[in-house]
Amino acid sequence: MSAFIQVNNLSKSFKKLHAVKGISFSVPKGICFGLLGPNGAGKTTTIEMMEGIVGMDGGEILYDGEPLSRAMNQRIGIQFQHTALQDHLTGRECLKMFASFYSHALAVDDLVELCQLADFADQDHRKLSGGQKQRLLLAIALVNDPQILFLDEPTTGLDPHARRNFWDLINRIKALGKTIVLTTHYMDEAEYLCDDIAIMDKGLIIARGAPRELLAEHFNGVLIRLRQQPLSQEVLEQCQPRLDGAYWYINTDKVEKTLKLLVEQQVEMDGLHVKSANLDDLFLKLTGHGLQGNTETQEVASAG
Ligand SMILES: Nc1ncnc2c1ncn2[C@@H]1O[C@H](COP(=O)(O)OP(=O)(O)OP(=O)(O)O)[C@@H](O)[C@H]1O
Repeated sequence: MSAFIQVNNLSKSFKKLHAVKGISFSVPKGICFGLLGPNGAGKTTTIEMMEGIVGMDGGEILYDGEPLSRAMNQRIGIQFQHTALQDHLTGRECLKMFASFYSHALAVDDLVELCQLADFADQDHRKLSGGQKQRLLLAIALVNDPQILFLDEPTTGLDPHARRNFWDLINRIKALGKTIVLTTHYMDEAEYLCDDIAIMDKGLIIARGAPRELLAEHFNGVLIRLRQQPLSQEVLEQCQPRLDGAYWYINTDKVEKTLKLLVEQQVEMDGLHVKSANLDDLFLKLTGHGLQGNTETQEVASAG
């Protein structure tokens, strides 16, 4: 697939802080592309440079082969992490106000239908729940019927039900043929929504590709999780476990053999958990620290 958005060698510093360190990636038309990473990885700075809101120090961003033009700007929709709406307006009035900024805007009723706002569109927006507010902000981002939709951590702080609901909406919007670029630090969100991801850490892209392909590339079989405990030399050598906080993780494609060894070596099985690897595990493997926190992590060198 040819690149619709092409980012080449993009970099940005804030005084001495090198927030984005010369990253490159491309986004084909019509996919959902995710920038995944922990707090401070450089996701928002990257997406804001793509939106033309923050100036870049170096590199280039091309849309259909051209730098961001005024015309292309009109074809972009943005849902920011935080958007201040005018007090006292209802959701419907907010949509009308934003629609008035564009020469071409979708009908408010269509937006209400698309983003499932009917139950609360006539309420003061300040009275909306977190999930309802995010849906309203999504509708606002879609007001100009954009070709590209940028979503910056759209489900942060939402409860699981509201997140699920929002994901369904994103899939609905993707089905309309729009290209979506989203940032998230939820790996399940990226796995569920994104066709292609770039995992960022400390201003760099540390992995690129389709979530499933990335996982297949980095993990064989399953992950066995054990409570932290002293492990025998034999287990350390044969299983090469990785310690993350309170747990050991063993990646293996020979589950039975590994479990047999653990039993033989009298490993404490309380809290044992066998699961498929996910993007959180991949991030941990690549960086030695988790996506959600700064848990102390050590790579266990194979003794020998
Ligand atoms: N305007 C700014 N001035 C100074 N430093 C900034 C500014 N914007 C971002 N930073 C810093 O740049 C780094 C990257 O921030 P950025 O917001 O891009 O990360 P992020 O991956 O989006 O994190 P989060 O998930 O917390 O939004 C952080 O260390 C942040 O403190």
